[in-house]
Amino acid sequence: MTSPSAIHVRSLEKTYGGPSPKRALKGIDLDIPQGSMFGLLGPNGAGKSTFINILAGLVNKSSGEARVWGFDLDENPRNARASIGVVPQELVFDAFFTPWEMMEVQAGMYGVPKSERRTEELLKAVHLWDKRHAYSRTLSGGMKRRLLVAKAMVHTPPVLILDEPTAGVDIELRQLLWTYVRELHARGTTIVLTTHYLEEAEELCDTIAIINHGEVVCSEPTPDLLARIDEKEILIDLASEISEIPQHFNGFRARLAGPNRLAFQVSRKGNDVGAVLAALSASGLEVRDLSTDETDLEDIFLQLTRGSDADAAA
Ligand SMILES: Nc1ncnc2c1ncn2[C@@H]1O[C@H](COP(=O)(O)OP(=O)(O)OP(=O)(O)O)[C@@H](O)[C@H]1O
Repeated sequence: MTSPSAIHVRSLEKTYGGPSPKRALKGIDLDIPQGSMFGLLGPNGAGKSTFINILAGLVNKSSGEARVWGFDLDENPRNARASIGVVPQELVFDAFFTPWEMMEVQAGMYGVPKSERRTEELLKAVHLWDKRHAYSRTLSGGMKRRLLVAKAMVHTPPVLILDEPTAGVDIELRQLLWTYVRELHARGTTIVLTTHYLEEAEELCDTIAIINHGEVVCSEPTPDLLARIDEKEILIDLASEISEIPQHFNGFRARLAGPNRLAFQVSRKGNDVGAVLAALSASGLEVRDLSTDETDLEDIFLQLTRGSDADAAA
C-alpha cells in the first residue's frame, strides 16, 4: 500500500534496554508530507536521533508502525531503506578512503549499476570535485559534512534526512549546504532536518514538528505554528524621558523598557493595537519612533515545551 506521506508513523515506541531502561520515544504519531521541507525540533535528548535512526534501519523500534514512502519498515525493510538517505550527526569516515572511493562503495552497497552512478554530478554539486582523490582525513569538517550529503544521495532517495547538519559549522558553509539542499528540494526531494537552530527551521522549513521527552508536542505548517502565539510587543520611543508609566495607560500591559521607552504587550486579535495608539495620542506624549517585536519560534518552543519540562522535573 502506498501512503501520501513521505514518512508515516503511528504509536512509535523505543525503549533502550540496559540496567536503567530509557523510554526514548513514547508512542509517536507523525506524518511528513511528500515534497515538504520538514523541521524536527527538540532539545538535547528529546528523541530526534532515535526517530531518525529507526527510519534509517540503524535502531530497532520497540513497537508501533513506521512507513517510509509507503513501505512498511517490518514488511518491506529493503524498499523502506532504499527510499531514504540519511546524513548522520557524527562525521565518521574511513580516513584512507577518498571522496570518489566512498561514493562508489556506497553506490555499490545500494546496488546502483555503474551506468547509473552519479558520483561526478554529486561531488560537483557539493563543491568537492577537485578533492575527489584526497584522503578523507585531509578534508575540513565542512567538506566532510558536504561529502556526507552527497553520499546520502547516491541511490537518489526520495527522502533525505539531515541530522543536525549545521552543528559546529560556520556560516559560509551553512549557506553552501542550504543552497544545495534547497536545490534538491526544488527538484522534488522531501527534506527532513533536525536542528537546534530555531531560526534556521523557521527560515527553511514549511512544516515543523516539535519533539520533547519522546513525545511530539506539535506538528503543523510553520505559519500556523507562528500564528498560535498571537502576542507581540509594541515599543514606543519617546522624545523625552519619563520616570513612571503615565496613568493614561492604566489597564494596559505596559512597562518602562528604558528612560525613553514604553513597551506594550498586545494581542494581534481584537483592538489592542488601536487602543494603545489612542491612549498614546490622548497622553500628549511626543513619540519619536515606534517598532514591534514579533513572536519567533523560540518563544513558541519555550511555551509549548515548558509544561512537559515541568512534568519531567516533577
Ligand atoms: N543507545 C542508547 N542506549 C541507551 N539510551 C539511549 C541510547 N541512545 C539514546 N539514548 C537516550 O534516549 C534519549 C533520546 O536520545 P536521542 O539521541 O534520540 O535524542 P536527540 O533528540 O537526538 O538528542 P540530541 O539533540 O542530543 O542528539 C536520551 O535520553 C538518550 O540518552
